[in-house]
Order: sequence, then C-alpha cells, then structure tokens
Amino acid sequence: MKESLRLHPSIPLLVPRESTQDTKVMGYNIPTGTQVMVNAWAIARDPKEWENPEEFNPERFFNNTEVDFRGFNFEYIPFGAGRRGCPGITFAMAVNEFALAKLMLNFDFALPIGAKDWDLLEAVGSTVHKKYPLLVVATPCSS
Ligand code: HEM
Repeated sequence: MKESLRLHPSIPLLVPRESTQDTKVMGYNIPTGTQVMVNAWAIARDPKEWENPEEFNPERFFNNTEVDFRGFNFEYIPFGAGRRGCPGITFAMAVNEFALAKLMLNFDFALPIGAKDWDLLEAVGSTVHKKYPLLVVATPCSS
C-alpha cells in the first residue's frame, strides 16, 4: 500500500495553499498571497530521492522504514503535510488494509487471457483514477 500511494497518490497536487508571508523556496521568491501547488506525484518520483522511481517495488519500504506517509518526510506526502494535512490517515489505512487483505485471502488474481501485463495508466484529473478500467480475472479460493 505504501508503494501504491507513492506511485499513485490519490490527490497528486494536494490542496492548493496561499503563502501568508514573503518567502524563498529553492531560490525562487514567493511573495505573500501567492497560490502554491505542491506536486506530491512528481516529488514521489524524483530520481534524486528514489532509486528506480518508476518501478513498482514495495520492498523499498522494507529497508527504508524511516520514510513514512504522515507528513514528516517531504519526499513522500500522499496525505499532504502540515496543519491542513489529511486527518483521515489512520482510518484510511485501516480500511484499505482490511479491504486488500480480504481480497488477497479470498481470491487468486490473474491477467485475462492474451494480456501481457497490467495496464496501470492514470487519467489526468485532480484525483487519481485509472485511464482504462482494470481487467483482471478473480477466482475464489478456499481458505
Ligand atoms: C487513501 C485515502 C486518503 C488519501 C490518499 C487522502 C489524501 C488527502 C490529501 C492529499 C489531502 C490534502 C492534504 C494537504 O493538502 O496537505 C487530504 C485532506 C483531507 N482528508 Fe484525506 N485522504 C484519504 C482518506 C481520507 C479519509 C478516510 C478521510 C476522513 C475520514 C479524509 C479526510 C480528509 C479531510 C477532512 C481533509 C481536509 C483537511 C483540511 O483541509 O484541513 N481523508 N486527504
């Protein structure tokens, strides 16, 4: 789930902010009242921060347990950060884990006949969603 949230953060540009004072970010002057968009999607694919950033590799979080999604590691902010960061993190993670665990426990998943790989293309939008519907064969398995 951590790796899915890295590659496909649900709100890629977070929620817009407005600067309350003149400031400088990475050499750029940001005057008071500027609307600022934070591209969490691009930050989470920054090759300066992530090895093989385009690769889906959940194991990267096994070794790197210090990077967390709670808004303290700015290279990974799928729930935003600061006082307007997402207050639903704990609830969202519990529900998502539960749903995923139920699916994994009760079904075997396979590509449809003829398909070579998963299509994970994203559509453009303020929230992330798949460009094409997911095609997958789910077979109930006995547990
Ligand atoms: C995987 C699930 C979720 C993701 C990825 C997510 C992500 C986010 C993000 C990126 C923001 C904007 C944060 C920012 O701009 O710094 C946000 C705001 C917010 N989220 Fe979530 N969220 C999720 C689930 C939930 C749930 C389950 C709830 C409520 C039960 C919730 C309630 C809110 C609220 C109320 C805000 C606005 C906070 C504010 O403006 O002060 N979210 N969320």
